[in-house]
Amino acid sequence: MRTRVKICGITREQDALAAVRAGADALGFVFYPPSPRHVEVAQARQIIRSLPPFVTTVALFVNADRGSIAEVVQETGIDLIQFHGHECPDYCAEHGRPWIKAIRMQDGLDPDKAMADYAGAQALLLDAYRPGVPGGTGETFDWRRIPEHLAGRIILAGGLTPDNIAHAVRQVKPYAVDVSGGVEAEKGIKDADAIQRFMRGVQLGQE
Ligand SMILES: O=C(O)c1ccccc1N[C@@H]1O[C@H](COP(=O)(O)O)[C@@H](O)[C@H]1O
Repeated sequence: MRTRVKICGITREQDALAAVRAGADALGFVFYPPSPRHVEVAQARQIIRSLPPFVTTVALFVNADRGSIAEVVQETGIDLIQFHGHECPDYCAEHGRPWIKAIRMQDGLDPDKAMADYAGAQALLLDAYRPGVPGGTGETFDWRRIPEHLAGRIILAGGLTPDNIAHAVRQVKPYAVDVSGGVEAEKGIKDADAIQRFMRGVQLGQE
């Protein structure tokens, strides 16, 4: 099966369209005010309206309250929610949208247990762990910690770049990969050339 690609941290229409032209399957919008990639609801709605069909849109939250999530769901028509904080499974399931759960690969974390705990998730997104930083660290983790039998329900994230993505796809064989900082010209601004090189790397890793 082809490895799906999500480009996260979209803040501008031209970056969204560059990602779609390059073949991205999904676009991520960060609704987390401390992040340099944070987007306002109106901005995300405008970008989402400009998209062609068959592109999955993903709203990323970190321990957001119900009202904030409901506003994004109603105002943007987002397809999927990515929970990137300490949200429990019941909370993730409350918002009327399919969801994925980000798990930060702290030492000792057991991916099998996380998968069982978040059985209602469409997939688990595995990201690097840095204390005090919820995500978008640009750091990788030891991919050998991902059990082979989970690969088909894993979205691999954390420090992926055009230079390491082929190796990552070859080694992990994840359902999908997720990149933010690795395809940026600066924080919150994507680099169309880097996106294209990233997409080529994904293909190369599958050959
Ligand atoms: O991008 C952010 O600023 C961010 C903030 C809070 C939680 C998650 C965030 N980003 C997500 O982190 C992973 C890995 O990002 P990177 O490729 O290492 O930069 C990815 O899912 C981002 O969307």
